[in-house]
Amino acid sequence: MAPAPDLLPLAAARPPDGAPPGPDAPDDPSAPAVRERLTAFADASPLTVLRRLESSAKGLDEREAERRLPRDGARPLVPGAVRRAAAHLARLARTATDPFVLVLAGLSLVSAVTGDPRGAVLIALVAVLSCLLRFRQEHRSDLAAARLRALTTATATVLRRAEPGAAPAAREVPVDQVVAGDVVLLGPGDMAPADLRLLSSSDLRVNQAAFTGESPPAGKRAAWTGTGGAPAGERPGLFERRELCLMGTSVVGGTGTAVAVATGSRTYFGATHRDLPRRAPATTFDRGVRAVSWALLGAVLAAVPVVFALNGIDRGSWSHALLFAVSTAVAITPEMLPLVVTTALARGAAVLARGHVLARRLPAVHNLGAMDTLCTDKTGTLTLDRITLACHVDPLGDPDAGVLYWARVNALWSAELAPEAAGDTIDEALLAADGAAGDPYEDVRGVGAVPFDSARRRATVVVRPRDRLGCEVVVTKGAVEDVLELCERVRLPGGTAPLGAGERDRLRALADGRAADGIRLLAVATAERPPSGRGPGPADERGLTLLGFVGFHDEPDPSAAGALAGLARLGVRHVIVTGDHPLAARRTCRDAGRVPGRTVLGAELAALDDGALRDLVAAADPATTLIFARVDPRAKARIVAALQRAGRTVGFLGDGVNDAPALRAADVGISVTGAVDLARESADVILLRKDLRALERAITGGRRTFGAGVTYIKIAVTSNVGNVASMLAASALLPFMPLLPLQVLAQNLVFDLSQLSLAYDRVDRAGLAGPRTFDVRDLARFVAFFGLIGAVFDLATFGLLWWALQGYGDGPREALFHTGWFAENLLTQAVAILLLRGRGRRRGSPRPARPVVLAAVALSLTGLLLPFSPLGAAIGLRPLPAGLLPVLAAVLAGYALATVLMRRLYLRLFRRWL
Ligand SMILES: Nc1ncnc2c1ncn2[C@@H]1O[C@H](COP(=O)(O)OP(=O)(O)OP(=O)(O)O)[C@@H](O)[C@H]1O
Repeated sequence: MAPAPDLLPLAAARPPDGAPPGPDAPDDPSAPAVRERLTAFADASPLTVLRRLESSAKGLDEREAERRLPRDGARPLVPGAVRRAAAHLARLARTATDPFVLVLAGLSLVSAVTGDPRGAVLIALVAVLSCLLRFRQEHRSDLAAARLRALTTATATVLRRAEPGAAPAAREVPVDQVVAGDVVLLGPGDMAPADLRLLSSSDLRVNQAAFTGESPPAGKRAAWTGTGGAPAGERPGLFERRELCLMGTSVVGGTGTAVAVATGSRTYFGATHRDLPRRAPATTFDRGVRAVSWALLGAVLAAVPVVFALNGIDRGSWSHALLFAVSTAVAITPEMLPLVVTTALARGAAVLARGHVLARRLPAVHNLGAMDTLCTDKTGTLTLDRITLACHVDPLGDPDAGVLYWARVNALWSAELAPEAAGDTIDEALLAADGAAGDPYEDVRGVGAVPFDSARRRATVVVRPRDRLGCEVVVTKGAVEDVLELCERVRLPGGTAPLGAGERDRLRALADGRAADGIRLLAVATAERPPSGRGPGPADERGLTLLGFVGFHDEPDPSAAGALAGLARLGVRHVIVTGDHPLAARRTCRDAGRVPGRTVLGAELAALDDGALRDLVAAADPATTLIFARVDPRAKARIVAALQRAGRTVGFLGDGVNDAPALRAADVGISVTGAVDLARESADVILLRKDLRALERAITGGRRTFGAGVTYIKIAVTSNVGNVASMLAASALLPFMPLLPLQVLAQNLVFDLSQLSLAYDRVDRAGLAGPRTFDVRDLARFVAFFGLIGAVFDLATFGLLWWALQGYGDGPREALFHTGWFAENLLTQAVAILLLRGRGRRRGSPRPARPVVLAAVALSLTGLLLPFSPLGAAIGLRPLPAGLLPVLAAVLAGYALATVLMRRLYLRLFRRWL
């Protein structure tokens, strides 16, 4: 018999139309071409696909994989050099188009047009310097973040042979080492490392939401239907193809084996995304900064025409008036804001890394600081995840070896038939337990398995007993409530009996009692069926007979209580979100030293609409732990969204495949190094150890970073607004400008540079005590209070300078006035940095860090010494006569005293500081 056309050896002929492309096919990266190629792979039989790719079901040998790597490996979606250049350009464009930089550019232009080339060059230099500093800082932080990310790169399990004839072995390789032709093993939590054509599967369900937006998982299977199951002319879309798992999708449940047909830029993801980074949602801090930036730009727009008109009318020189108006605008804008924020974030991430916490996205550091609610699972977070068998009992609660035997049959054959799902701690505990009769490996032979997954909360295998011909046994074990639903009969000492409502209630009560004692009980049930030679389907899981229960211990984690108490001290509320029994969750909660609060079941949750769920979480008692039990993965994400709608900043700590949607939905998704790929890739922050205490330190680090940013903004805005108010007043009162535009600019620049030091400051203990928020109203209040003092003392300076300079001629008097105010401004700003940054030592504020003290000293020295330098002369400053120094000293002392007094008043009135 002639071989079927799709089994023809590769060399025999050119592929017929529509056949999948071979390994040397031209590499058209356009989306239609990629779609065409993938459709061809889906249409072909698995064997054809393997042959076209010159591979086999046993996978590639190592040498061949290595040979293919330069050609077929997951090349980055865009070549490295191009990508780097594009990233640099994008970063440069971002820094150069910052509104604050644009204001500087505008000022430079106005200076040039109004015949002040020196001013134009200097201002342009300031703009360029601000851009370059920020560019450099962002570049360094991006590099650091990339290095951290590299520590947690995703891996894939592939079948490889040491040499051509050798037996295949499963090997974990970094995703970018997967080549076309590699046979990939898929299990729950894995991400598709390439575009894959399935070769075999067992109840495989894949999340394609990243592409289709549909959250229910799509079923996938290897079975070849030749046309994809669709009538001719109606070809199904790529995501409807059951034979394909595309890169970027992830396995939610079941297992599979697949061959990689395209990697990197040749994948569908590569063709459609072309290196577009996902825009992260704005953090609380970002939103606050944005609000402040808009408010300041609004102030600029309002102040500029007033200053322009006042100066123009008063002094008749409109070009000078324009220059002065624009420099007033510069005086308001905190142009170093983006730089300070990035510096503080980079420093925050470095501090976190020292505490074994990796921030995969820099802004997540801010969100850690703002987080006020932490959701955790139970197993492995509040418990040690060292599960041991505690009991095996019949439906009456008496010890029974038969139950353990069937539970072990289920565990062993789940692992044997679906090796990708192996490693389940419950199954491992069963297999390690003593005291079971019989050997499930010898007595029965596995036919098929649907391994455990969190959504179904059960695992089922079909086995054929070796000593009984003509019969297969379906064995299900899982959560008691779920398995009871599937049972029709119960095995009692006298034989089996129908499972009535009363008996069901009694069995549930038995499970509740054990759960309340901290034992996790699983029900075990079986059914016999005539041999079919196929794996279990949903129909096989009905009409089961309950054999009894197996119970497990999971020791509470002794460190959890201390860590949770620490989180409570930090003002972070705790929520447990678990797939386990509600009473077990309450017991674990108590073991961890927390008071269990309202406990909501998954079924109850499903009946609530989004508004009702938000009200429920909003009404929860903050002193207790809110518990959600028996929830499935999607419900976890709903809970996070409800908490966010209730105004909370939510952290979610999870490591399982079932945690991925919630990790993505949370403000800070937190995972651990040992977590499944999908969980790690979904998280913003990775704990190198699953230890809540590390999280406590990370939160404190986040708050420090947040605090540094807020401190900078408060001090900068206060000082700038105060200055502008006094400049407005001065331009109305004085016969000349209170400062030359260049001087305003120089002063602003020096002040801003000195404030970079705030990124390195120690933070007030009060600033660490609670979650950080960015309250714009609070900022406005602060600015009004302390900006006012600044303005009052500026006006006092004007008066005193005016009076002290009476004896000088018009020209020198003006220059000395400028110099006096310039010096006074920098001196008061140095004092402001030191006094406004914390509450003062007696109220628990730490001493300023050395960089802050040095910055304040440098600022003061610049104010006093710059007028003596050529640079000072270049911007119109003159050496100050010694007689003016006592005047300046008196104003400075008055300012410091007033600030201290106002600070006390402010604290008494508002009970909060920065
Ligand atoms: N290997 C397994 N076989 C059968 N049923 C299982 C298995 N593992 C867990 N279950 C059942 O499914 C339920 C949910 O498990 P899941 O792993 O989703 O959450 P969990 O481990 O109980 O809790 P957490 O979400 O806190 O980690 C368990 O409470 C148990 O009843």
